[in-house]
Parts: sequence; structure tokens; C-alpha cells
Amino acid sequence: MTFMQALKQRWSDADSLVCVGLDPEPAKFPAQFADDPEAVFHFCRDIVDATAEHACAFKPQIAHFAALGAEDALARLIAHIHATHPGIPVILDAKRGDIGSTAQHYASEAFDRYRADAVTANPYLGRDSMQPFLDRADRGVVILCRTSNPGASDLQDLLVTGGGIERPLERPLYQHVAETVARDWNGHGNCALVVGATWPEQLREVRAIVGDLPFLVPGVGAQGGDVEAVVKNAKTNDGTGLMVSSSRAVLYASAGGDFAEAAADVARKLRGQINRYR
Ligand SMILES: O=c1ccn([C@@H]2O[C@H](COP(=O)(O)O)[C@@H](O)[C@H]2O)c(=O)[nH]1
Repeated sequence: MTFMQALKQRWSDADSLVCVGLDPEPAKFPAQFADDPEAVFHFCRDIVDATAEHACAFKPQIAHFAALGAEDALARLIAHIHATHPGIPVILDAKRGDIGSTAQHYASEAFDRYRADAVTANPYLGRDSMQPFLDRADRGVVILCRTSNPGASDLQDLLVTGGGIERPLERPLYQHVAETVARDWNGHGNCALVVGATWPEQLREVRAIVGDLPFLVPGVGAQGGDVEAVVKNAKTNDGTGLMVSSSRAVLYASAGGDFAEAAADVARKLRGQINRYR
């Protein structure tokens, strides 16, 4: 099954558009992990097992593991998700992008080393930098379009000219990225876009440009994005099309022994909140 097939199946099977982000920060772990040399793996595994029934996808953020020298924990965690929760796709949030010869290795890192079903990618270097990811037709390529952070407008809103000499068109760069991905880069039907929950107007604009292309939408929870506005502005006509991602609000819902139950509760409530507006 391809990433896109698995995602659509999971939207339906779990009746959920919730993506659970896995951003381990040992300083925030409950006390029971204090002396555990495998705390990163054990904490994330417990979160995965507690929230899986509410999740359409999991999104481990690679820097949170690499900064701790915990790449093995990341590999084990993804293997655990595949073995224990088959059918839930894993999106490796790595935001990769480089010249083609290096991008090959980034694609191999995500898909062969870590066995992720999809990876986030930064399109700044252009088509050839995305090609090694796009060529993996069974895997997803989730391309940054309008990111959730305050500085997103610094570059992504700059006006660019497109549309040709006959019909010149000025529009923000993120809209050009959206159209380029949907029209030119999605030959295998394996592309999705990152559009932040903190930008409801831009979500609406990008949805109008790209039809049914799935969106990974980070920025609800800790970053304060409005769930109702996200769903109303960005869902597709069939009430899907979204992976609404929350990391810290789920992972660190409680610092006590009930951390896994608290995480499950936040994920379940987020699913319910999203489903009210689908
Ligand atoms: O535009 C973007 C792209 C990626 N992210 C990542 O998503 C999570 C958000 O974490 P929260 O705790 O839910 O705020 C994190 O891994 C970011 O690196 C994003 O926030 N915005």
C-alpha cells in the first residue's frame, strides 16, 4: 500500500484527522523515566500505544532525536509503530532539501534507514532537489508551503511573477509553491503540503489552488491555532484532506504517572473537536 492509500484508509478506519507529533524532550518526561537509559524510546512508545486509536498518522521530528544522539530510538520507534499499529503511516519530519546527489541520501535515510512512509521536505532548492523523494512513488513527500511560525511571511509571502508573458501574475511565493507542487511535481500522486494552523486565511487560499492535495497542518495546541478555522477552511469536499498535527500539547499533557492517559485524552478530544466541523 502507498502512503496516500494508507492515509486515506486510516482517515476512514479511525475516523480521525489527528496526527500525533513525537518531539521528545527528556526534561519534560515524568519522573519514572529519570534513571531509564532508554527513556526516549520508552516514553515515545508509551505515547504511541496510548494515542494510536485516535491517530491518522504519527510524526516524529528528527532533530528531537538526533540532538540527543537517539537515532537508534527513532529507528526502533518507527519499527514499533509498523509492527504494533500497522496501517498508521509515519511521517518523518526532517524538512530535507539539498542538491540532487545529496538529496538521494536524504531520501534513503528517511525511507530505507528509518522506514518512514513519508518525509517533510523544503522546496527552496527547486525541482531537482525534490526529485529523489518524488521518485519514490509509494512514499509521501510533504512539502513546506506556508509554515506555522511567525517568520513564515519573511520569505513565503514575497510576491513572485508567474503566469507567462501573456498573462503575468503576481502572487505570494507560498501560492506559487502550492500550484507548482499540485500541477508539476505530483506526477506519482505522492505529494502533500505543510500549511500551518496559525494561518487560516492562507489555508483557505491554498486549498482553493490545489484541490484535494492532503495538508499536514502543524500549529494547533501549543502554537494556538484555531481548530474550527483550520477544518472549515482547509478540509476537502469529502471532509478529509488534513493531518492536523499536535506534539507538545499531547506529549506533555501531564508530567505525572498518568502521562499516557492524559495524552490519549488530549488526542481523543482533538479528534472530536475536528470531527465537529468536518
Ligand atoms: O510549519 C511547521 C512545520 C513543522 N512544524 C513542526 O511541528 C511540530 C509542532 O509542535 P507543537 O508542539 O504541536 O507546536 C514541531 O515538531 C515542529 O517542528 C511546525 O511547528 N510548523
